[in-house]
Amino acid sequence: MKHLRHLNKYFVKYKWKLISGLIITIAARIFAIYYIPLIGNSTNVIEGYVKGEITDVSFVRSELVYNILLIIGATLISAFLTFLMRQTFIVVSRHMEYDLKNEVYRHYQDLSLNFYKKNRTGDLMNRISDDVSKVRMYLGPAIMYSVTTFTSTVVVLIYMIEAAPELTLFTVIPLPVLSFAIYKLSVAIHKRSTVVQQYLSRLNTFTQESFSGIAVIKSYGIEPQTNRNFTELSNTNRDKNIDLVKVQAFFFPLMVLLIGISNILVIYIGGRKYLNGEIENLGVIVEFLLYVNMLTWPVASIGWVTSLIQQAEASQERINEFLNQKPEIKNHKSAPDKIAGSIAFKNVSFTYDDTNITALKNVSFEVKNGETLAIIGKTGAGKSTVLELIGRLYDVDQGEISIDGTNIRELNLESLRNSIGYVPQDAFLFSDSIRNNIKFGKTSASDEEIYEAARNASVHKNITGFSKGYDTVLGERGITLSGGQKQRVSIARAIIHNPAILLFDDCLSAVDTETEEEILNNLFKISQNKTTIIVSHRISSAKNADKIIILEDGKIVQQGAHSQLINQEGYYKELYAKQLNEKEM
Ligand SMILES: Nc1ncnc2c1ncn2[C@@H]1O[C@H](COP(=O)(O)OP(=O)(O)OP(=O)(O)O)[C@@H](O)[C@H]1O
Repeated sequence: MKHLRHLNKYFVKYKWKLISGLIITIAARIFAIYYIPLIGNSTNVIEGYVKGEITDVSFVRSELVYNILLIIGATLISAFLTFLMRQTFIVVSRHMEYDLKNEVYRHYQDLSLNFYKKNRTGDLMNRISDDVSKVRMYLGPAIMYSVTTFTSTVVVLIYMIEAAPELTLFTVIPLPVLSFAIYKLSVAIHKRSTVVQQYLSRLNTFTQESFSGIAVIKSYGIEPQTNRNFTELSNTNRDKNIDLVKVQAFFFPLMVLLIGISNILVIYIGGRKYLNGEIENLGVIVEFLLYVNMLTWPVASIGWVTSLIQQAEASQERINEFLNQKPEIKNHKSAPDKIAGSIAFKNVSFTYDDTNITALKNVSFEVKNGETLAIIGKTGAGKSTVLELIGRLYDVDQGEISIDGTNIRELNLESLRNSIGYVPQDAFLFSDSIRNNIKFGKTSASDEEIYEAARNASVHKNITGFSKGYDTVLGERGITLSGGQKQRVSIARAIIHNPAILLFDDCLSAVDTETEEEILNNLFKISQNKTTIIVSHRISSAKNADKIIILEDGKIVQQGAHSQLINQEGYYKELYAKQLNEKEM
């Protein structure tokens, strides 16, 4: 139970609701059991009349009517209280589930990129959905049934012992066996349903991927192969489900069998005692039959609840594993900073944890406020890494990055990130309207600001060309837009909040050279007093920069202005010649 201790704070938070649930449950169980002695009493009255001990038929009638009215009253009250009990426990568990989900989600948001690299998205999703649902079964049903079981058992046993102590002993003997058997069965069911769950999630991943990659599947004509793979996966899935159903099928027969044994014991032992005169009235046997049946479900639920708690413990352990991870990127300063934007790298080296690839080796450069720097280099040279390090998506291993002369680790993290407009290489757009995707960069932006940003990113005309304009909703990953349009919407998103630093990671690669020229001209205008870093594979994006650096295998191999670099032997000159040729062709 040590992992479930994490949830105690929620029990404290909702303590009054839980305490009222407890009182309601106890009352509900007392009223639920109340009818049994009344049935016993009614049987005794009839028995007395049959035996001739009671001769007044109107007394029998009035006694029965009185009992029936009490039974109806008690049952109605018990039903109402049971309704309130569920309303309290289950509703509280839903609140706790909501709180826990929010806690996990907020924690996920605080964790650094490295965490997301090390863990699969499916795993993150499972912990926040499946695992939290399993924990809710402990917070709600498990606690509710434990209280019900405890109350019912105590009340029923008190009644039973009062009526016939010895008979009580014999009739409750099979109940612990029932509880243990149900526990074993629940564990077996859980094991198999975990396997079913795993296969189901494989099937879901496969189906989802084949829909997302349908264009590749169709163009390679591999539909028959995909169909075969799907059939194979679904066959295994079906077999695992059948395995599960086989075990589940034992559940009710087992309960019926053990209730049957208890009933036989009541009739056999109770009957003998009645015949021997040890039990005075037939009503006791009738009461016992009802008591035993009433005890069966609570006793069976002990086994079920135990297995629920075990599952919740395992799930909470998985959730805690993530909750205990500390964000690697820490904010060391609470007061906000005003950032002008001069950036300096001093002997910066950086190795990615997961791949152990040293992406940057002893890199030093400076870009002053208002200047533009272009970074050129072959693929994998470390260009994107430079941009990621400026925004502290990762912290450097060696050396120092400073902005306005202060090490970026000493700057307020929020101020640092707010002062950057970053356009990543793989522009990601949310499944929302274009307007909201751009507004993401500045939630308070007016329509005019949105249009202005889109104009500067040369995408306004495209957007107004859509029938729903800025309200066009983008599909998953913005599939309704072309690659170049996506890039430009994400440029608009980056520039809308007028940041001091603009970082563009190869974000003009999917636009034609004319549009590239247009965007660069606009950017030149809006970035007069901003620091801009443009990562590119094209000379056209770099040539107007104040400074250009060439990265090769994580090291700066050349730097200077366009006019200098085209006259120096090296990658830049070669690329320039090649791209000039392409243009002429
Ligand atoms: N998140 C990551 N985890 C592990 N290794 C990474 C990660 N990102 C990049 N790398 C590795 O670091 C090296 C530099 O990558 P980077 O993305 O900075 O190169 P790049 O110059 O931007 O390349 P491209 O022009 O193809 O975008 C590469 O060898 C890459 O495999």
